[in-house]
Amino acid sequence: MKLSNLLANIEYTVINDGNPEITDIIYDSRKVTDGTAFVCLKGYTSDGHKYAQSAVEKGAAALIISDDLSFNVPKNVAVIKVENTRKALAYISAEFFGRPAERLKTIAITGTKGKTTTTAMIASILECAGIKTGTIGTLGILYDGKVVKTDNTTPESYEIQKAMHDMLECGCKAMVIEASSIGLKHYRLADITFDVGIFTNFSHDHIGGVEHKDMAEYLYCKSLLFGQCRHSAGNIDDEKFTEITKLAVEKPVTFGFSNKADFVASDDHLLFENGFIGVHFELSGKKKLSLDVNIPGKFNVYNALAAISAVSFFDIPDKAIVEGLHKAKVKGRVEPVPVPGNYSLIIDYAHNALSMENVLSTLRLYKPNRLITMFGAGGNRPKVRRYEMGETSGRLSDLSVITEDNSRFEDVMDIIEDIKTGLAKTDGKYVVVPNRKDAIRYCMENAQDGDIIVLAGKGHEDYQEIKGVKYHMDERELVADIIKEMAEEKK
Ligand SMILES: CC(=O)N[C@H]1[C@@H](OP(=O)(O)OP(=O)(O)OC[C@H]2O[C@@H](n3ccc(=O)[nH]c3=O)[C@H](O)[C@@H]2O)O[C@H](CO)[C@@H](O)[C@@H]1O[C@H](C)C(=O)N[C@@H](C)C(=O)N[C@H](CCC(=O)O)C(=O)O
Ligand SMILES: Nc1ncnc2c1ncn2[C@@H]1O[C@H](COP(=O)(O)OP(=O)(O)OP(=O)(O)O)[C@@H](O)[C@H]1O
Repeated sequence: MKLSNLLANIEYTVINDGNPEITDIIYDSRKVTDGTAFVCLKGYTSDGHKYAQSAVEKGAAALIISDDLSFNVPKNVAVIKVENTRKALAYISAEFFGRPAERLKTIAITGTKGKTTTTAMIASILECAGIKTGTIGTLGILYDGKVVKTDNTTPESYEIQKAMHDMLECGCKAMVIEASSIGLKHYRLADITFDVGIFTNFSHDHIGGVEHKDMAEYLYCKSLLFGQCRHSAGNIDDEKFTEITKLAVEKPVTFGFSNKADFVASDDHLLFENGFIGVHFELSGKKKLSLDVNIPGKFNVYNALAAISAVSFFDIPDKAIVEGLHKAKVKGRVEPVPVPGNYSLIIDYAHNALSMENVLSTLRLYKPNRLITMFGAGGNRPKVRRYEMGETSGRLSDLSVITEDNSRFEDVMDIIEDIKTGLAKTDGKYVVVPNRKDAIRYCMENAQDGDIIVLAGKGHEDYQEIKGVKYHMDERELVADIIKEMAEEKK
């Protein structure tokens, strides 16, 4: 694409004239190839302007800058000066990829908690309505069965625009994205008008260091989303609702337990039946439905309300809402895995004491026959983490099954001994089964009716790291293999 076309929607000054054909847009000099446009971003640890000369040497056809350069740029390299290069990156990336957001239904979610879960719920509902959907967030870029890993919850604008372009190529009709406050602050979502913006909730987080200077800035950055959405919806029970949605271009749709909300939840209760662990509630207001949500924890009523509000702007049948929430799951986070017995098996990413405490105490509320936690701990990481995990599982589980995790360069049995040291502070029962597949099998063979078994630590990961090598290991596949093996042995 010609440089002039990329610049269609931004204000700029020409420093070096020229209108080269641009093969790609790059913001890391190490990735520059012939004919690319190099955008100099001023970062936290470095400044892209310092690498502009190296980019030219590698064949960049154009430089996008905000500061003057300290070397003589060859005449055949176009130089364009803008006020803010991060913002310019968003605008030129949108042009480069053919403005993909305009050809998708787009939903962005902001809030301190619930972004990932609500994203998954919306995608599940849209998929049940036959709308192929891609998502972007903490779990990476997910579409068409693919997972593209990203460095950020809200990736850089170039990655977002490319992802939407690739989603369209695969037949996606909708895209749901987690809009982090930092992403909004750094223009990663600039030049996108979303169909819907969603606000989940607001609490203390992301203050200090390279994040926000204070709560006011954190709140302001979240509020920016609503100035770039056609429609919006928010949690009316949250005291910051009005302030955060103040830039909304039309009156936001509201959700919550309050009778004032457009979508009202009531009669919520935990649901643990035939292996289904979730939450039930009645929906009233703009829609009347009786709903079972497949993700444990009462706060998921709010996430489900957020998802229902988001899809209310499209023509989605109630059946898809009911079905979508009934089968919604977030990969690796309290993710249920189907098993033949009358017990529940859950895969969760919890790999430190705090996340283990959160997931186990949420599951204890379901009053299982026994709560069984299988876990290990990472090698070459602080030992205190192992003691704490041992202690937490010992305190909250009826049985701990201690096994291996990413042992890296340490001996598995040494790590297990450290976990046992922490566990010994409690009177929790435990067994040691060093091989992870054997440990899963132990849990499944010994499961009793009404048990909840948590396979903690790996979550969405599909590998195990031992002595510098990442071996393929997906717990979903291991469970499926064990089910087959157990069925064969029964014959
Ligand atoms: C603090 C922060 O936000 N940093 C983000 C920022 O990196 P940076 O500006 O610090 O990069 P830098 O290292 O200073 O480099 C500046 C520029 O020089 C370039 N460079 C550098 C070296 C070189 O040899 N050549 C070269 O061209 C770099 O490619 C870059 O363009 O821009 C990068 C590209 O967009 C981001 O990946 C990176 O996020 C880092 C990984 C990060 O941890 N960010 C956190 C704070 C964050 O964004 N979090 C939010 C919220 C998460 C949540 O909700 O929990 C998120 O959305 O992820
Ligand atoms: N609506 C909610 N209200 C309060 N807590 C919630 C809510 N939704 C999820 N949580 C809690 O926050 C944790 C993270 O949820 P989720 O990943 O959906 O949020 P997130 O906004 O994407 O968070 P992060 O940015 O930390 O990844 C959950 O495990 C749960 O403990």
